[in-house]
Amino acid sequence: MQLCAIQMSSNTSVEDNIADIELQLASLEQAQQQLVLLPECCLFFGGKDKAQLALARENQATNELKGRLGKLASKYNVFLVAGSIPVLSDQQEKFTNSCFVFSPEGTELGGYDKIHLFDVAVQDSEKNYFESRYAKAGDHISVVKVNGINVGLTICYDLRFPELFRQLCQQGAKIITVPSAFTRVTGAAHWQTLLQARAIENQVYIVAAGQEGVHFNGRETWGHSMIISPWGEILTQLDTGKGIICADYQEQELDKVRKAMPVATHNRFKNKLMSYE
Ligand SMILES: O=C(O)CNC(=O)[C@H](CS)NC(=O)CCC(=O)C(=O)O
Repeated sequence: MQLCAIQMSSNTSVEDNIADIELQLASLEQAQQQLVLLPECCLFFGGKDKAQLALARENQATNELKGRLGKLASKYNVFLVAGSIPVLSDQQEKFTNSCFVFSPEGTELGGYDKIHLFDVAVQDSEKNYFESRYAKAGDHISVVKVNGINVGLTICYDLRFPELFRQLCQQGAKIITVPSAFTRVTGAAHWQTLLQARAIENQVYIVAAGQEGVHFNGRETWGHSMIISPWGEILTQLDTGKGIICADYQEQELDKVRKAMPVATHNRFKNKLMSYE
């Protein structure tokens, strides 16, 4: 199987964003089966204040956004990991920032609600990010079987919490997806290092798709989408601009790395905090 990540510069027009996704999907060669990751907030990004909540409300009855993502998966014959869209939560004042996985038949294989919300002060024009103001945090982890391979789902700020990645791997993940909208400032400082660390310490493929550019509300995102091997090698990357990158998933490579350096077996902090012997 091939792993692919689409880098986007999403705006507040769902139609524009879908057209951008289609442009990239149409460029794929169909020689192999592909898993394609879209960034966080792929269908709508950079709106003001309550715009995402409004979209989640609008979409609640029809579920149109999910329907259209499923159609993209079937039209282009790919496993689509659709970064994230806002989904109205039962608590009507908030939405979950949710990732969905679709099969090439367009059926939903699974999903994940972002657990760690970005309530953070950053030295940029935005200054204070306050995601939990309108978003509700998820409360369970998610591993989805994609083409027979276990894929662990995370979103953006989750990247900073190694315990999540560790648990996904303990549940069998061999690929972890990281759809993102990292800020330019924190991205430049930490993005690549965090991605490589998560790949190396867990010996998994990491597929990371970013938003990139300056968005409608002035937000600046870092891009630098990349696919990383279980050895920590960057197999392919796209620094700036829109585009698609792909690399082969090689299960033998993953097995080789895990066999030569069996850190999962050597780990003495597996299920409980062990005291030093
Ligand atoms: O709010 C939206 O419109 C969409 N969501 C995002 O852009 C989210 C929450 S504000 N961004 C991040 O998680 C950035 C993490 C990051 O940059 C880091 O960990 O350094």
